[in-house]
Amino acid sequence: MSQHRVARAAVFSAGSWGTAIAKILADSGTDVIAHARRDEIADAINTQHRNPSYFPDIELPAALTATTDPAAALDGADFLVLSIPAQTLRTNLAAWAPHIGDGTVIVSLMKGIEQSSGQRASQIITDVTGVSADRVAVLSGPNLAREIMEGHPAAATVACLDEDAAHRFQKACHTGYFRPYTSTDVTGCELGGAVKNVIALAVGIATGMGLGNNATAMLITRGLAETTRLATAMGAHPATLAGLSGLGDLVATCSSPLSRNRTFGTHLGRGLSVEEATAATRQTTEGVKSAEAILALAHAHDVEMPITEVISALLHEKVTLAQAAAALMQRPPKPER
Ligand SMILES: NC(=O)C1=CN([C@@H]2O[C@H](COP(=O)(O)OP(=O)(O)OC[C@H]3O[C@@H](n4cnc5c(N)ncnc54)[C@H](O)[C@@H]3O)[C@@H](O)[C@H]2O)C=CC1
Ligand SMILES: O=C(CO)COP(=O)(O)O
Repeated sequence: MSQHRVARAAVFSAGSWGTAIAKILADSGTDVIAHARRDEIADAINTQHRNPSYFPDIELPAALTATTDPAAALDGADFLVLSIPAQTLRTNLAAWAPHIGDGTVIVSLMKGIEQSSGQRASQIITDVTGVSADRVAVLSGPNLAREIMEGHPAAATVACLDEDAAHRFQKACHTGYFRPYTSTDVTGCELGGAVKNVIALAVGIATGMGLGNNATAMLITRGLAETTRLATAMGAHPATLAGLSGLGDLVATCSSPLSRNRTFGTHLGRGLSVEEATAATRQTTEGVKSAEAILALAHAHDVEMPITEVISALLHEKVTLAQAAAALMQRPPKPER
């Protein structure tokens, strides 16, 4: 890519985070096109500068356009930004892959682990497309989409094995309200994002049960400990888990009623069944789909993840709320690490 040409990005798809990153990229001066699945969403973005399904109240930049044609979206793209449910990535990407250019950097925004393989999104991307790992980046951090759409400040980490590619995407999405940092720790960045969703389910459950702020702080802190144990066992740098994509995202997600994972947990904590909580949830809730796969990674790497274990059991309705709380509190006493 020439240093002087405006970068071009294709964002797949126009859900909550996809729409928000498309706005960020457009506001940063990047030439951006969103791929929507539905004609009416693409039409509304092109003609009314709105996404009626996700942010009907917020005007989008006039420079942001949309299409339902993947080939048109990917034509000449420097960046393919992927923001769809992690469990659907493999199938969708296989269909889009023939349109991806040789030099396109693929950026994952997804915070989930594939149930069937235990793979992170970046691994699925290299698997499906055959691109080298240094052409795959991850953007992750405390980035509740609605806050960003409203123009509130936020920061995130862009991780890529190729630092130059990370810098190019950093430049493409840096605005007055969005501050990206770079990293080369793709594994740490992705695991921080995926596991925090499971911890947010736990915090939501505790909130729904009315267990208080001490319980919330305990779950966040011990949740970070088990996330760090898993991530470092899988090759991540511990500092990544203390950064924006680790602690930062954990705190934002566990604190905010905007989080779908925390909200799902709150429903469970108030006594809804998993089926009822699922019916009450319209948007992607990655922790529900990823908890078991994360636990399988923990077992494979011989790492203890008691919170993830209890949440996975609760999601399979193998334990009651009271049994789940007791299982965490009555574990054998141990040193803090
Ligand atoms: N919403 C947020 O604040 C943030 C979300 N994320 C992550 O971004 C990813 C996407 O989440 P959201 O945009 O929030 O979800 P969403 O539910 O708002 O949007 C999902 C998007 O994927 C599309 N989609 C749904 N099912 C599909 C399928 N089977 N095939 C193809 N496309 C499909 C939808 O049409 C929509 O465009 C998730 O991994 C999430 O963890 C990351 C940071 C912030
Ligand atoms: O990842 C997020 C914020 O960084 C969004 O969290 P939820 O998917 O729980 O809404």
